[in-house]
Amino acid sequence: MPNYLETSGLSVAEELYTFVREEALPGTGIKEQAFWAGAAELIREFSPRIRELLATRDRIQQQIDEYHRSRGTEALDPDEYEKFLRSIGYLVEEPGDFSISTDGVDPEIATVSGPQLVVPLLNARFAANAANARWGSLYDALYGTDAIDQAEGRELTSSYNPVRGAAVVAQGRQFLNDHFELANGSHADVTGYRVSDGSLVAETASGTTGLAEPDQFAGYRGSADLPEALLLRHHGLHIEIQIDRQHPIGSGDPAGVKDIVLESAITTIMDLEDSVAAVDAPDKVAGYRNWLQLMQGTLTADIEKGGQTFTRRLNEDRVYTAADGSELTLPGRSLLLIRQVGHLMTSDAVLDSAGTPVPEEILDALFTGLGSLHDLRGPNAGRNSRAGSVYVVKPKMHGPAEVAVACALLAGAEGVLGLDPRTLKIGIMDEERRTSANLKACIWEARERVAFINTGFLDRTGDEIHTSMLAGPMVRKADMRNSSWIAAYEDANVDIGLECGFGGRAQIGKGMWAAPDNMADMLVQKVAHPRAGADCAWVPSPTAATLHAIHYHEVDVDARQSELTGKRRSTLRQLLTIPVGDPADWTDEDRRNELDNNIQSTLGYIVRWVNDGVGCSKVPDLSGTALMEDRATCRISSQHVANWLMHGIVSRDDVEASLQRMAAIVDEQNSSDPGYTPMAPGFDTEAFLAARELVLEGAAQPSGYTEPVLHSRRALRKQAIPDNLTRNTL
Ligand SMILES: CC(=O)SCCNC(=O)CCNC(=O)[C@H](O)C(C)(C)COP(=O)(O)OP(=O)(O)OC[C@H]1O[C@@H](n2cnc3c(N)ncnc32)[C@H](O)[C@@H]1OP(=O)(O)O
Ligand SMILES: O=CC(=O)O
Ligand SMILES: [Mg+2]
Repeated sequence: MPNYLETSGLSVAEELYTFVREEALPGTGIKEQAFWAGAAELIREFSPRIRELLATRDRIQQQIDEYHRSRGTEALDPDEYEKFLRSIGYLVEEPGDFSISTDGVDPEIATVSGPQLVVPLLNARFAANAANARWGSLYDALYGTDAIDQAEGRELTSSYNPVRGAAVVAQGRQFLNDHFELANGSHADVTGYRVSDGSLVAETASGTTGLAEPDQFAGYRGSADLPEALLLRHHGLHIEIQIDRQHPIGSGDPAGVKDIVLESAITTIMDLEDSVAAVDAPDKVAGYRNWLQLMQGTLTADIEKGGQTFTRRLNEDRVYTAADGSELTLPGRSLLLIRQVGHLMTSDAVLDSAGTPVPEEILDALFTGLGSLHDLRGPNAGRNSRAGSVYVVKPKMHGPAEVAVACALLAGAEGVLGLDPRTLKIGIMDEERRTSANLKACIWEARERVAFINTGFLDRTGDEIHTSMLAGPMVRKADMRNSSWIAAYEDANVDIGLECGFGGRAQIGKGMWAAPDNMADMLVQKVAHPRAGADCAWVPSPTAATLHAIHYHEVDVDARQSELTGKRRSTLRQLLTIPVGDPADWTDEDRRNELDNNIQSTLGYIVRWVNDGVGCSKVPDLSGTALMEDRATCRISSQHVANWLMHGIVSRDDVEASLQRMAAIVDEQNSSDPGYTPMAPGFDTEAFLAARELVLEGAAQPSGYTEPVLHSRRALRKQAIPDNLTRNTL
């Protein structure tokens, strides 16, 4: 139990109380007592409202379960099913046409299309790196990943491989030719770049030339005759051609080009939700502190790498001479959003007057809001949001009533923090089925402050399984992406967003690339996101952000959105089509493979979550492909096992046997980690028991969420280890 201090009828964990008093409040102009009195009022008002929402979730789920139970194996009549969903309030009336009126939105959200990075906020090293990922080296991203294959001498070797380097340079020149074409000839033939009369001049063997579209030239650094960097712009995104004839790469390049740097992570979500393990007051304070320091611009991380130590700091803005000779400053950092927790969880970091842990989302709204004040006011204001807004990403909401309460809570937090109404913007994660099915009504509830909608297809898949748990056995996990509901969902999200006036005002986003090492595949596949009309799509790393940025040069998202506006490409009927499979299609081997795959990823993720407090991990699957696993992917895997178990596709014995087999494999995968606690042969660690509980009791988890089990097992593990070590924060 934390040590609590009493204030305004609340019991506040000492770490949190001290953090607020000594770090967060100073400089905001808010008096401590007024702050805690406001917090107490907000908790009094919103705790019952949130509990009511959760009770409605339970009631609706029970009615859906009963509906499927009573039908047995009878085929579902879509009309009757839809009528039933309306009768229980799962579906609500769609509002008439309207446009959102959100204002004070930064261009990175309103008008610029580009990659959106996500990062676990408890990890300061990663968080600082993510904030700095606004600009990324194309040469590094190509050289260091499978974006360039390893054939024909191009292997990634321990020392620099010039053959691989040449392939990188060739691809870089191709990128320039594709998107920054010269009036004559190729960038590959350029022997020198300079600036003359506010225009880019390229020297080639056959004479001088310039850009085919001269307006793409935006500025330069250094002198006009010998620029250090040329700044170009296309589709609202900047790139730098960096020139240094003394540099190891630049010295061998005819034009002295040492790198091409791309504006990459235009926005970044600092995540307090599914990629972190934050189970108590110290964990929560670690996240709030990192957010505060990001807003103050002071976050640092001491790093040891390759035998060297250095301190990572947040980048400064980038200053250029514009084409017209004036000074031009561009942001050096990604625009940061903050993902808070959803309505489900409570936190004992604060107890209400009855001694009950309070809804964690109230704490997130208050304490990240407090951190944001340092960006909104004072001498350093505007280092994050130049428009004076805070971007809250709100996950896991089920339908419009839940969105309405989330918006009311933000309005309440604005009151406590003395902010202008609607300073706190909301991003609605469209990742629960009841939200997808009522998306327009959800947006209506948030119409004055909504800054994004986004398809979180991973949670959405988990909810697809859980909501219809009793309808029958679901198709295999890999087949989910070919189901009709998911295509309908992805299309409807874009179409409804455009219909509600998101174009030029708010983001329409798409989901995560969950294979962090498979950049070649990503380069081929993820262009589908801007082609689908998305302003942004999630990437797991800065490198992925740089490579995904290429897609926004390839696709003109504004033009694509214009083509799509005014259409609905899918129907509610398609969205509500339940992805049940036919057991006759699955051999014994299919069943075993599916089970092993889901259990292995569940165990591989949970073992680091529970033992080490690592909320997002790269876990190799059974074929050795490294996959990003977080709570949403774990929700899918555990719910899938629970569903097949419920419908007898696999037996309880099969599940128990798979748990033990896969635990040994996961132990082996982690064997090089000296701090690792194996699960086999005892099968009694908190981590193993958490995974076992999640799959065997999966049907009973609220909405199939993994949080309750993970939190309680992690808390037990923390009690059992003396130093409460959390490797995620190292
Ligand atoms: C369904 C959902 O909700 S998706 C949203 C939640 N998911 C996420 O947020 C994914 C975020 N990504 C990550 O956490 C990580 O990239 C992982 C866990 C997938 C892989 O992590 P690792 O195995 O440590 O990555 P890897 O060893 O390849 O790279 C580590 C380096 O990349 C950097 N890096 C990796 N991911 C990120 C990131 N998201 N932001 C910033 N830097 C990052 C690290 O800072 C580190 O560089 P450094 O040594 O200079 O500090
Ligand atoms: O949060 C994202 C998701 O896919 O879930
Ligand atoms: Mg999610």
